[in-house]
Amino acid sequence: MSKPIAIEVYNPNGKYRVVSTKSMPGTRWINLLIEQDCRVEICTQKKTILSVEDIIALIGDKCDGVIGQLTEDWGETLFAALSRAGGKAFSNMAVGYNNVDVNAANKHGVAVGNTPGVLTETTAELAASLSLAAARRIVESDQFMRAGLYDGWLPHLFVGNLLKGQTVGVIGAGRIGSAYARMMVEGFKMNLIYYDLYQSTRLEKFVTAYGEFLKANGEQPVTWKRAASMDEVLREADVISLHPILDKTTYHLINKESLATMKKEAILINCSRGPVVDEVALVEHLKQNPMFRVGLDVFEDEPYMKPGLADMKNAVVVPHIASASKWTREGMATLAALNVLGKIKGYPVWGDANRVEPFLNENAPPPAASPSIVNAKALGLPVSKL
Ligand SMILES: NC(=O)C1=CN([C@@H]2O[C@H](COP(=O)(O)OP(=O)(O)OC[C@H]3O[C@@H](n4cnc5c(N)ncnc54)[C@H](O)[C@@H]3O)[C@@H](O)[C@H]2O)C=CC1
Ligand SMILES: O=C(O)C(=O)CO
Repeated sequence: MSKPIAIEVYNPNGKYRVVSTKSMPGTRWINLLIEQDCRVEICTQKKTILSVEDIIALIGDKCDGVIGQLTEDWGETLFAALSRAGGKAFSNMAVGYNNVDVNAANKHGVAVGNTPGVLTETTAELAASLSLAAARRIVESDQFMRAGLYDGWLPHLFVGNLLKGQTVGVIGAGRIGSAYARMMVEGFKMNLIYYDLYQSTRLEKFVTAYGEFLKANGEQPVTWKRAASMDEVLREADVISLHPILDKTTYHLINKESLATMKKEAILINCSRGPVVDEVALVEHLKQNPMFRVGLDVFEDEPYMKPGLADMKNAVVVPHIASASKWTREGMATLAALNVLGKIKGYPVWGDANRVEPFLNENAPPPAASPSIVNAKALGLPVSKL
């Protein structure tokens, strides 16, 4: 028999059993579940990534809903186990849900939630931080100081790239990509080129208005361009940031050929998902082009890096922390809990997953709805009128 998994229980007599595979920041999410008669069980096992077997043990014989993590493999086996236990709701504590087989969830009638919006600015800020760190060689300089190597100012010491007046390229100008673009355009007066399957009218209007403001004040206006192809972005941009979802169309979007298209001194940022970049090809490109720099929050074989990456001075690497601000992580936990609660209580699905603010207001009860269910249509779930 497999060993029991360590858990912490809140409101043991609650009618609905909700399991969270990890402890999550804040207490609001726990309180919201308890107030609605849920028994909340939080896995406290000291193991970063739970296996499918671990999660099956957590689900047990009776489970109404699960809040899970992006590191877990939510496919046929887990949705079948949840459905057998009477469960009808699962939510990722993440906006990305490439770890979830939504077709399997549909087959078992399980609603799949995600947490859009609450992490948009926080993630974009990390992409901007990596852009600056790479452009101005901040990590290399920090290591140099700590190694006691600084013996005086020099004209050539850690010379990097000026962002002002250069072109920022965004691939995937959705919520996060657009927020990042605005930060780089407004903060550093960069021109924008973007590629997305859809037009980002709001972003275009923003850059136009800011350009007019600069011009009216006697400054060089910023410009925008929607590229007809990704290659156009790669050829023209000085800093390129990746923000698409991960699916079949974006797997290895950046590979040997696309890297060769980019400027020799370009900066590449990835805060989307690791497999969007062919990391082996990237390591080789970094070796061959010492002036090319990258900032990576995500990795192809997370938590591992491909051989050679850790040795590259022209790479800044951080451990998937783009959404790691206190406000955002507490908000993600709240949205994930409310997704599960909404389905358990038979509430409708919120009508606009881009406008989740009413669920995040700590001074008012949240709307009686699930904030974001990605398979609402497939399951025929009712949608709430805003
Ligand atoms: N590193 C981290 O901690 C975080 C990573 N993420 C990742 O960022 C992704 C994007 O999040 P949001 O901006 O909220 O999603 P979103 O859905 O608003 O934006 C994604 C954009 O990618 C575009 N897209 C899809 N396929 C494309 C293709 N083949 N080529 C170009 N563009 C394409 C879509 O049209 C959409 O505009 C998430 O799916 C997640 O994987 C999100 C939050 C934190
Ligand atoms: O939300 C996501 O998709 C993440 O990667 C974690 O912030």
